[in-house]
Amino acid sequence: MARYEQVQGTVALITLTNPPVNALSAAVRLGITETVTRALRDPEVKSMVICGENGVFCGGADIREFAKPMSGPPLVPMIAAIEEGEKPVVAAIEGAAFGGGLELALGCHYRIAHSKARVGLPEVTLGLLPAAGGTQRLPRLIGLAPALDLITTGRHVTAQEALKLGIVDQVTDQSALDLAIQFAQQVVGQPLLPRKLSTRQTPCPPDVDGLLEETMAQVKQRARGAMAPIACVQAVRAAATLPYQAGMQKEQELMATLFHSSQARAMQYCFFAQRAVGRWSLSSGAHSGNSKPRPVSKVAVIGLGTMGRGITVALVKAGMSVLAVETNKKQLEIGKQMVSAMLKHDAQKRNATPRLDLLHFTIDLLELKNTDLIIEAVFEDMALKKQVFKELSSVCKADAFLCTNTSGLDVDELAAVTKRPELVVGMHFFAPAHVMKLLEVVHGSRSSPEAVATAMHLGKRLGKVSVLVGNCAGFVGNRMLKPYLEQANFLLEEGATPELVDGALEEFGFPMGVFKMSDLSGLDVGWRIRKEAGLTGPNVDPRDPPRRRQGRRYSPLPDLVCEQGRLGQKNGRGWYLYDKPGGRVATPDPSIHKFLEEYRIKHGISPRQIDRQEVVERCLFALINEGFRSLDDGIAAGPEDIDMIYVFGYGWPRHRGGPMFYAGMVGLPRVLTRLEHYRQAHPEVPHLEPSPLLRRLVASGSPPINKWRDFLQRPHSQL
Ligand SMILES: C[C@H](O)[C@H](C)C(=O)SCCNC(=O)CCNC(=O)[C@H](O)C(C)(C)COP(=O)([O-])OP(=O)([O-])OC[C@H]1O[C@@H](n2cnc3c(N)ncnc32)[C@H](O)[C@@H]1OP(=O)([O-])[O-]
Repeated sequence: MARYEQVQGTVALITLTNPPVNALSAAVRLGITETVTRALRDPEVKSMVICGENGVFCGGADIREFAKPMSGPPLVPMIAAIEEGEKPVVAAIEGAAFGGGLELALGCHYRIAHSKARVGLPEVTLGLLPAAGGTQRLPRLIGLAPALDLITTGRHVTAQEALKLGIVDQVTDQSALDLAIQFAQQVVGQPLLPRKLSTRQTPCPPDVDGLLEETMAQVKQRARGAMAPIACVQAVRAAATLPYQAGMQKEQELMATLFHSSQARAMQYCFFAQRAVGRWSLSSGAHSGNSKPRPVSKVAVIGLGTMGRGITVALVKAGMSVLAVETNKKQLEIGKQMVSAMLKHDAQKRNATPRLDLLHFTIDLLELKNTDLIIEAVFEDMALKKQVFKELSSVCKADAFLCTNTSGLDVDELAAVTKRPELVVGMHFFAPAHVMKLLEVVHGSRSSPEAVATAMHLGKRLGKVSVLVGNCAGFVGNRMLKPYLEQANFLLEEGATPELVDGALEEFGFPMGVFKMSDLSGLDVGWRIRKEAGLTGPNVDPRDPPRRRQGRRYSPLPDLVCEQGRLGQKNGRGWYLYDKPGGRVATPDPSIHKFLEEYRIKHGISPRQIDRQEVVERCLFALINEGFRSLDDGIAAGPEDIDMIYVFGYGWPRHRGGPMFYAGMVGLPRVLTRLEHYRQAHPEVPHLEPSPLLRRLVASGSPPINKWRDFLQRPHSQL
């Protein structure tokens, strides 16, 4: 849909009308085609302006149409008609111009943007490439290198940067539309050919091949198996090496290799899943549509350890006033210096001023009396957290929300020591908390809809992807991670090496394999949790043999490694060797291999050949199976919630969609069969027993993922 008006006598104003983001659906493309034709034919019309309704220029092609057969006028000739026309066309960009939306603007002869507008070609984040001329026109407009950057990263660009790059001609704080209409009148009669980007040569550096090879190498490393970024480089290469039409041909050919790919489907699923998890609901019938968050202006963070510092920085970056609390002056001073340094470093990177004025430090809990919301981030010990919650419950104002950053302790147990259990929720951040996008908001059995709404909304204000989960040990993310970690240790026992396991998982697309990840987060963290759980150390049941705990198989390998003083990166020795304490480069450690051989001999285990497929199946199918259990017992609301938790919190490759989407891609019958196979081979490992939900779905013909909620024991939100 496109509205046609004639303004200022001679300017045809074409307005895209397809709320909320004026996506280029078939109807909008038809509307544009008809209105442009009309304007070109109307002798009274001397120039045109294209804009979008509701302060948004255009969010690009309509992603919802990708799964349907193509209908309506195609984009490429529609945009070519605008560029080739003999009347100047000005794009008035307000809000967003992304993907096909920016490509439409690049087909126009001039671009005027509002100072708050953002532009970009994010197709690569959908597993695609800009296929309406973006890979050919953008390089011709701004040069090869900046075009490669924008197209292979898909990053959003502010109006100011777009002006500097030359994407837009003018930026205004006033109405971009009004300025565009004036401009359209002024440029009538000026030579149009030089404004037709398809006619230009691409400005290139002397060593074009060098730049393209270097970019391809960087992109391949970053891609971790994703196809689209590589196709983007190949398409932009054509803009430097081929005439326009041949380049467009190349663009279409490459797009054809991506459009129907499973990777594109996975990444588009993530696009909509990321938006779906924001629409939460509770079994009480409360949901994001009928539960209003309470305004929060003053926040406090209790504990300035690694997590507390990251959370404080995230809050200040979001412009919130923060009271940072520590137990003693020494700890407070250390926290103060580190938080201030983190804020200054971050501000420097963004060329901004650090908002240290928003930050206050204290050791006096009484200063919390006017705080709206408190986030507790003290050491992961239930007794200590209970003591803190008891104190907070007495010093804070009656309606203050008490939130805990625990990564898996019982939120209800904490709420029970307060006088306001309905105002207690979990806000589980991921390290580093000012960087990682995921926030697990944990709904306790007595948390009020208002507390949930406020925590979810605060997450959005911090730029997080907030996912609402139920209360159980490890919530969703860490609960599913447990069988994944256990399988990895079992594979070492049976003959694998840390490098083999990590290699298979990195080939799958994870930025880091499980053993490198453990070394990064510190082996002593898991060791302390296993000690508290009585799996190792003084509280072990003396009747339990070394490789059995609580009636099931257990691998003491990680404990034995810690007992050797191997704590990971922090002391330079873990499952790998590092050049120095805190070093980042992991090198295979022959003494770990020797230790594993001795361990197998000691326990009478004959090592066997293990291939990468078995690693992927055992680690990921065990994790997925626990995902199905989390769905069935009401801790995760839907597959999208699990997938967004893993994509934004655990490095699950976006081009694989997330654990549950991946299970659907592999085929639920195969996941079930393989789990049954491994269960048979390892009867002493209960978490390999296929989840009842998985069996129900397979028995019902493996319905598509958007139908899985219908098979949950309590379909309508079970939180
Ligand atoms: C040929 C061409 O080369 C190729 C092939 C392409 O062009 S491929 C397409 C490339 N374009 C993109 O990648 C941009 C995608 N969109 C965004 O980045 C953002 O939406 C936004 C523009 C920055 C606005 O953010 P927002 O925070 O204000 O709102 P929202 O919550 O995100 O979105 C509001 C609602 O609009 C829906 N929506 C947004 N963009 C859409 C799109 N392009 N198609 C269909 N629906 C879209 C979204 O699902 C949500 O729906 P619901 O959840 O309410 O039901």
